[in-house]
Amino acid sequence: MTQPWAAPSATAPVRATVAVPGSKSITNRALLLAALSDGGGTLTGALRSRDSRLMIDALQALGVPVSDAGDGGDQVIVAAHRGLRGPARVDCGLAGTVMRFVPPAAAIADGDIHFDGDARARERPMRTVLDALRALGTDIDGDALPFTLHGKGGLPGGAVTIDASASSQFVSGLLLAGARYEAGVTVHHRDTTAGKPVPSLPHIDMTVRMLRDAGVTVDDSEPNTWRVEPGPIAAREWAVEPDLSNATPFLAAAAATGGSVTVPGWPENTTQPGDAFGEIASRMGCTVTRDAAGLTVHGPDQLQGIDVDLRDVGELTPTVAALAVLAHSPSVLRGIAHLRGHETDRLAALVTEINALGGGATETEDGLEIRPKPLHAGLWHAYADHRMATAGAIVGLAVPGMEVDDIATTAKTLPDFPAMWADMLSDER
Ligand SMILES: O=C(O)C1=C[C@@H](OP(=O)(O)O)[C@@H](O)[C@H](O)C1
Ligand SMILES: C=C(OP(=O)(O)O)C(=O)O
Repeated sequence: MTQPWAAPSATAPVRATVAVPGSKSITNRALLLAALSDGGGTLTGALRSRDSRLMIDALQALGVPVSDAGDGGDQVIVAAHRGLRGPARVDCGLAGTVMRFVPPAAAIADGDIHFDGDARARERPMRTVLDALRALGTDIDGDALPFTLHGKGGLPGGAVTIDASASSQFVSGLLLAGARYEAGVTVHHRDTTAGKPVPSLPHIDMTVRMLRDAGVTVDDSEPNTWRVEPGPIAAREWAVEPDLSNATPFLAAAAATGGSVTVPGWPENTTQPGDAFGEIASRMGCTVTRDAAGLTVHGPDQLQGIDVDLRDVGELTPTVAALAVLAHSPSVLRGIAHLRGHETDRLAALVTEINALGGGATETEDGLEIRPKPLHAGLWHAYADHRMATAGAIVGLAVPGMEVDDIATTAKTLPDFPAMWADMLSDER
């Protein structure tokens, strides 16, 4: 067990410009689409983190040549190859994008492909994807990690109806590989009970947009139904946007301290859910501006609470909850029951950690209620969850003496987080 990390408190309003690395979601989709394209592909601005490494390792295990020149904006190159092949072993770590996106692709390989991951990954919902792949013609032993897929070198594909209310990644994974199935794929979400829609819809829009960018025909004109036509996936260059969800802890530092933080390279038109943070921050009393320098959040003297539905942007919940803890009026975060299946049960984890510091958090059926209360120092647990760790860092800005037990878990998507946080706090801008 490593030493707890002393979360720095802010002695003055934070003023900084913070450039964040590439998007996890775009990087791992681009890697997979390049692997599914016989001609390969090139990524610029790709994220280098545990999750992207796991995706590269998975593709290499399936016979896809991937080379990474290293950090510093160099390219990641997926070379032309003759298709995916087994036998192979794939470590999914704790990456939803690996455990939900690679099996639908591996289904066109031949040979046995064994999947496993971290202890918590074995508890994350998988059955929907595996049942869908069975319905489309794959043989799989198991209903969760670990499982073995018996590849037959191709898949009939066709139409499948699933309940995707636990994760949008169930839909995205099938769509990303669907063009390589003989009949393509049609995925229909069955709204089993009223009020159980698909969460994180912008992430499905990201999938659809990237498939179209690769020349694949996708019909998403009907709600809850997505149709991918069979056909080739074009080899192309992918320019990866900065990770806007990972930008939010830094922007939140401005919101929490009455400071001002700019994230450069904020895309004008994006499917990333992090784009919604600007509106959330302004509803909490911040002033948000966008110009050639990027997106800037200016924090208010007093942060206000917020009543907000985060179903589409669940990834932002730990950041928004951390700000709600520091606000002067109560907050209600709704539409996020599916967060119980994320890296940890994020609703339970947030309530436990906030209340352990003296805060006033309650779990509801589909989210959290957070009331302002004076906080005291303590040890914030990250539960192997990168966003729980960064939420602890945000709260720590306002609570001198606070510690985070495992800041290294931010390596899942942002390996340099502790140094970036320290740099932000020492920025003289
Ligand atoms: O497709 C993606 O890249 C993601 C989809 C979302 O998953 P859920 O729909 O399971 O929330 C999001 O929370 C996750 O971080 C990344
Ligand atoms: C839910 C998340 O990750 P994953 O891709 O592992 O599902 C997340 O990053 O907030």
